[in-house]
Amino acid sequence: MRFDLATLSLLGALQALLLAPLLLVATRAYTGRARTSLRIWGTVLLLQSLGWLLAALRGQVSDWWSIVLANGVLIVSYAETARALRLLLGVPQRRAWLAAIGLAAWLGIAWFGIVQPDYRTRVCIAAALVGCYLAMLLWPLRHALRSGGSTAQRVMLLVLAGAAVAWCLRLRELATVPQVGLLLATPANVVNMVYGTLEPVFASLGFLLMYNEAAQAELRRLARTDPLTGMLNRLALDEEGQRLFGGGDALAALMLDADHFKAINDRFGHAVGDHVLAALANGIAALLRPGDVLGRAGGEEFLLLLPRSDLASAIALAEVLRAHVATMSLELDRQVQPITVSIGVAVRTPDDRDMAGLVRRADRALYQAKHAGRNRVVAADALVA
Ligand SMILES: Nc1nc2c(ncn2[C@@H]2O[C@H](COP(=O)(O)OP(=O)(O)OP(=O)(O)O)[C@@H](O)[C@H]2O)c(=O)[nH]1
Repeated sequence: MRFDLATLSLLGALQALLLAPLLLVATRAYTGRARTSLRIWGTVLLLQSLGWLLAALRGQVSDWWSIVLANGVLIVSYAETARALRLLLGVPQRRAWLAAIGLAAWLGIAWFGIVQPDYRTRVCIAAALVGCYLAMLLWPLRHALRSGGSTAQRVMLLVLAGAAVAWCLRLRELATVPQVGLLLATPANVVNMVYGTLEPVFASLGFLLMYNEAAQAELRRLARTDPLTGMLNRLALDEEGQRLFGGGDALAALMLDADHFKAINDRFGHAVGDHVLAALANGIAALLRPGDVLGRAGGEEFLLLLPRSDLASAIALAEVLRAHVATMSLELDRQVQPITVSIGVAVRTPDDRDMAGLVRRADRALYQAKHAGRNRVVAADALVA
């Protein structure tokens, strides 16, 4: 079979050119980190198509175009690929590093392309550049895979591994074959060019899968977060509660409610009330252990779940929280405003069939605390303080 490498290169350019607008249009529907990374990826495809087009013209246009400019464009596209993936993986983008490595490689390629033409050295420089960028991607991906990575991340890992293998073949051939050149149809060049032609599709597929996962995770996080306090919302509390209850271990539920909160709203306005709720949530969260689950059950009411906690330690913590809130004294409208909470405590008993029963008893205890004068802790079925 005969391969015309310039034609393959043009096919790769065409594929990337067709894919780019599809991805760029798709970004309109999304927001946040995932959208930025998808936009970068669309730009990467445009740059790649330009780079491969210029490379395919090797010998027909000046070396300034087909070597210096083509490699410059491809280097920027590789750097942007690394940036888009690192952004999607939630690791620092390291733009300065990417730029420094890219610039050094481009200067080297330009020198050995124009001043002292040497194809072998240029390939070695390009391979070193690709190696550095791959390492900057494989490292966070490897980390992600270790901590239970996803199928999408495995697909991307495979695509990157393919690129590494193709470059290794090219380097090996460089050392063994006497006559070399970008568009000579040697086995390694063919593998490289075929891989380069298919890569926009495969890499974009892997990227889209990863993007989809990131977008789903972001949606799930938003659906479980209370926007005012940043704590878990009712839905997430229900899920966490069922998970903890299903575990079968000891479990305590604390229902906390701000006292006379309506008066704060009436006196200072709803916006100040919001600020008080957020401060209250943060003040409580600061005293919790890792593994304790705090969320906003609704309005000015918070639910705290304490895994592996017995009644005595749950009451002790509730008392610490109550006392801490009582000392918070927020400054509202340049006036010091005391704030207190009432807390109902209940622990799981053998009679509890589900989480709802446990929370109901904590709620009833809270009602007792309010009835007994507020700013106090009451355990289910027993007045404690
Ligand atoms: N600012 C603000 N206020 C809220 C929010 N959710 C509920 N509230 C207010 O919380 C107040 C709760 O009032 P009540 O149920 O009468 O309770 P309370 O005034 O705290 O009195 P006790 O609970 O009996 O001590 C109401 O004024 C609600 O409007 C919120 O997200 N932001």
